[in-house]
Amino acid sequence: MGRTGVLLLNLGGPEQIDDVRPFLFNLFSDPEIIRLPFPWLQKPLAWLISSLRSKKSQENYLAIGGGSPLRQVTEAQAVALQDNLKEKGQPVGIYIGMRYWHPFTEEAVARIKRDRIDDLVILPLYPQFSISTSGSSFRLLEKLWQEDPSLNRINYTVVRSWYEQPGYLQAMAQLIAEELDQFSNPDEVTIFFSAHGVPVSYVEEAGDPYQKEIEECTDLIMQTLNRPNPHVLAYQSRVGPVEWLKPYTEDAIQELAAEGVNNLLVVPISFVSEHIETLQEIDIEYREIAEEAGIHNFRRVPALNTHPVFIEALADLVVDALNSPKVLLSEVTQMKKKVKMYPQERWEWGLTPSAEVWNGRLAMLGLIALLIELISGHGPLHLVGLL
Ligand SMILES: C=CC1=C(C)c2cc3[nH]c(cc4nc(cc5[nH]c(cc1n2)c(C)c5CCC(=O)O)C(CCC(=O)O)=C4C)c(C)c3C=C
Ligand SMILES: [Fe+2]
Ligand SMILES: [Fe+2]
Repeated sequence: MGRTGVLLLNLGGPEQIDDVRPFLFNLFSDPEIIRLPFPWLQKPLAWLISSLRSKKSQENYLAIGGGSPLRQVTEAQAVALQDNLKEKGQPVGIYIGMRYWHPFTEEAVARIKRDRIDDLVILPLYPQFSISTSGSSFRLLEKLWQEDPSLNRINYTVVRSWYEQPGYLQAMAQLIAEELDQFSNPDEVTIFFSAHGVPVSYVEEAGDPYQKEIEECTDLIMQTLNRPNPHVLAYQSRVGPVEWLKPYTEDAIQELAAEGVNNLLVVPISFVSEHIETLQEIDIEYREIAEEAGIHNFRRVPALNTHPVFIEALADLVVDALNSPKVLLSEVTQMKKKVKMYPQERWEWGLTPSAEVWNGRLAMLGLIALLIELISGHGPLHLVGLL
């Protein structure tokens, strides 16, 4: 019998405060995160934005203890998943491949190769697919496979997204129910799903299925929960000057407060581990906004982390993937026809008026920001909220 492996894909996060700047540089160097018309502009702009954003970002990480818990949580998930699969009679080696920080995806693939893994399940720790998350990791893996033909001996399969998985929905519903029952009037609480946002252009121009998957996921969780509560969906963590998916979480909280809502349960929906955007953005920033707007009973559902029902769901996903027809990286990196900017090197220039505007805007932004901010120490990136 061959050796089986599971490659868990995740984003990664700075483990200490000095990691923040190089982490941000890695993140903004990714064309799936900032899509620029000219590849040569990517690294200078990544350097500029990471240098200028790092102070504010460091303050946020300091507010949660000086670093992201993402590596520790992901490692604990890996151990729990491995134990679960062993109990099911399916021993596997688990590998963690982070996109922007240690342990990097490249290191994980090198270990998979060294361990002579025969069958591999590639499982992103993002329930819903986005070009900017799972898509970015899949593209990196596709590149690694293209660069090293010896990897072709590995019989791999990819799990593209898994927001409909019943065990995952059960685990989410269970966590929400437990938190609802902490309120004195559980049925009157508004359930507020807060998903990580993406720029509108990802969905409307690049065909990112993320918004659709988030909406379906929210509905499925509400069906599984089977409670009478009203619910809303909003998008958090906007970065930069372009329009992101709406409503924005901060606006939606204020609107609900204006409508007289006083009991709010926030459910982070696009990520399965505690991270800066649950611990700092929701627990500190959004709580403050809510309280100032008059919402006095504000709670948040914890991230799934190593919740046993969730780990069981991941194990089921692995077993199902091993017993199903193989899904190749080339299948999950293909976006629908007429997608114009993905990947960067295959952009079709000026095909539509909006492409021209978008490309020109970003190029101008990068160059002008670079010049003005380098000379003056102040500039448009501050004004548009990048810094
Ligand atoms: C499904 C989840 C996520 C999506 C979609 C996503 C898109 C996205 N993110 C940025 C910019 C930043 N993301 C940052 C950190 C970060 N983002 C996610 C998840 C999603 N991002 C996670 C889990 C983390 C790491 C958190 C941690 O604990 O360290 C950051 C750095 C933090 C900060 O300075 O705010 C940035 C910047 C963009 C531009 C984007 C879509 C295009
Ligand atoms: Fe992000
Ligand atoms: Fe973010």
